[in-house]
Amino acid sequence: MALASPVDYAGTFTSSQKHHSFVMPGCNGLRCSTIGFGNKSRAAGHLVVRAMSMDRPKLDFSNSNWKDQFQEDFDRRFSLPHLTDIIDVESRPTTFSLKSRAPLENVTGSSEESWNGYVNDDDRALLKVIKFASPTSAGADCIDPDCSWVEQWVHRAGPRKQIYFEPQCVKAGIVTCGGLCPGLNDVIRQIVLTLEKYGVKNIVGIQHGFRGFFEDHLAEVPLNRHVVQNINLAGGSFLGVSRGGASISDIVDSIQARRLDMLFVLGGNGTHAGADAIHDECRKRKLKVSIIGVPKTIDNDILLMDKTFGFDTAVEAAQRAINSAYIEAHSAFHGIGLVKLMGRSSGFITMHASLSSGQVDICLVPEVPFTLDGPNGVLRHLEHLIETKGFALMCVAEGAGQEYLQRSNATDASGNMVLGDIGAHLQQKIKSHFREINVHSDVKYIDPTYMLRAVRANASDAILCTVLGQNAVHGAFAGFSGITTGICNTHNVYLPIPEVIKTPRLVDPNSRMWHRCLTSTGQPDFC
Ligand SMILES: Nc1ncnc2c1ncn2[C@@H]1O[C@H](COP(=O)(O)OP(=O)(O)O)[C@@H](O)[C@H]1O
Ligand SMILES: O=P(O)(O)OC[C@H]1O[C@](O)(COP(=O)(O)O)[C@@H](O)[C@@H]1O
Ligand SMILES: [Mg+2]
Repeated sequence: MALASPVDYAGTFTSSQKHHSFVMPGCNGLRCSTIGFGNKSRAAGHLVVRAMSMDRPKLDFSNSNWKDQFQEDFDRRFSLPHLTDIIDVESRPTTFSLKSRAPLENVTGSSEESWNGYVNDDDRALLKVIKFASPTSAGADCIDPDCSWVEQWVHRAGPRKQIYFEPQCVKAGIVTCGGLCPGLNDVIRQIVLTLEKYGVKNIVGIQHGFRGFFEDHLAEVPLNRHVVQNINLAGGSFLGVSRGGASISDIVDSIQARRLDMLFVLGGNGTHAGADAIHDECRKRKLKVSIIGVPKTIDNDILLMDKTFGFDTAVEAAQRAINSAYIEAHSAFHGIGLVKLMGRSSGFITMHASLSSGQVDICLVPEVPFTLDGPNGVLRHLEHLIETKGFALMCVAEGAGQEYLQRSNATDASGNMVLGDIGAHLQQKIKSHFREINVHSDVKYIDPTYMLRAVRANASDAILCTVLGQNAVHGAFAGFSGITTGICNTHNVYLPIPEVIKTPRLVDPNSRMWHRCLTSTGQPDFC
């Protein structure tokens, strides 16, 4: 079977690499988002998947070599850009040592040689760890119709024995972009501490995201161990954040003028697109500058990673709002608690916060379509909950149900779509519905928005930030650029930026986690 053009495979067949939408006939023709490998369509009870990869070679699964072809392409895509790809640069023994009495510059002795504190350049971690027996297994993520096992190895993060910069001569910059996220200060702090451990003396913060590169009144902030010592005790960003204002060529001019050798860019998918463009421009100009991303987003919408820092904290912060809504709804006569949580295109916060709370009856996320009216709609189910339990609790992601709202086509300074307020819309719909059917209801709407992300990182996020901040510095000294660092299957890895921002990472409606959420809420299919 040669794949000269898109080819249909029977079965449920997903890959987290591609996001697309399809029309579900049972859902009033609503556009339904999902994660998949190409175009999907649902027909007569079975799912047909159309494999149409734009950035992958067309694989002929009848050819016994298809795995080699796949792996060759995978290795190419996941190889890490290195400074030596474009310029001649010599490495030197690292100055990073955890052995305080033996600076490695002078080390040739056998005991140091055998110390296993460094990561070998050839160390790899597995990106996928489940062998699915069938494309119909829950959450199956298969390459071929037989779900063959194909090893997908990515580069392990951590300090290398050889480094590509003279630490005493390095000037390193740190910038935080996009919206706030718990843990930004923890990452800034760890980057500074680790740079100092290598021997870097010149570390600066760029204020208010990419704007700090070209707005004259935003001066560089000198950073050192003393300046950052306590910044992790508060939320926000010590350096300030901003959206918009990215002219790549101006930024690279500014990097050159400031004589930066390393730039650590903390941000989400938009920021990473910017960081990758900066890396490309530096390569074009043959600059010896290492651009390293650290993924920041409470939405958890970066591909391939177990989670991004700040996400856990946001889920935890959401519990106060959900619990208050629960108390209000439970105490009122026919109370309906409604909580709207952040999540522009991904419903992870809403799904996890609902699961964590255990009290939520209805969880609505952008990835799973729902109808409001009709016998299978959300409103009918609310009636049922009021009849049977006497109250109900709903949790909705801000990006859910946008098709019910007037589109403004407005965008924020970064080009992100400005969303309609699904929470306010649901509140009105629920009120008028119960009025129409002559049943009393008492709707309490809570929108905790910025309270989720202005808090300081919780303990588990603080550890994640520590690991990511340190690995970002190790990646720069190892000579990589255009990479980001994350946690995959509990292992810490480096990934080329383009691979993690191809699309936003989405809740997979076929995943076990979404199924668990449905089990916990007991909600029906609202289509
Ligand atoms: N495709 C892109 N190319 C270059 N820069 C971008 C791109 N998208 C966003 N940016 C810049 O990245 C910064 C942060 O983007 P934004 O979408 O607001 O937040 P996040 O990084 O959290 O997704 C902004 O300064 C924005 O101008
Ligand atoms: O009001 P702001 O600052 O634009 O932020 C709102 C957005 O920030 C987020 O929490 C995270 O977005 P980013 O990852 O792009 O910062 C979204 O869920 C939300 O839509
Ligand atoms: Mg974003």
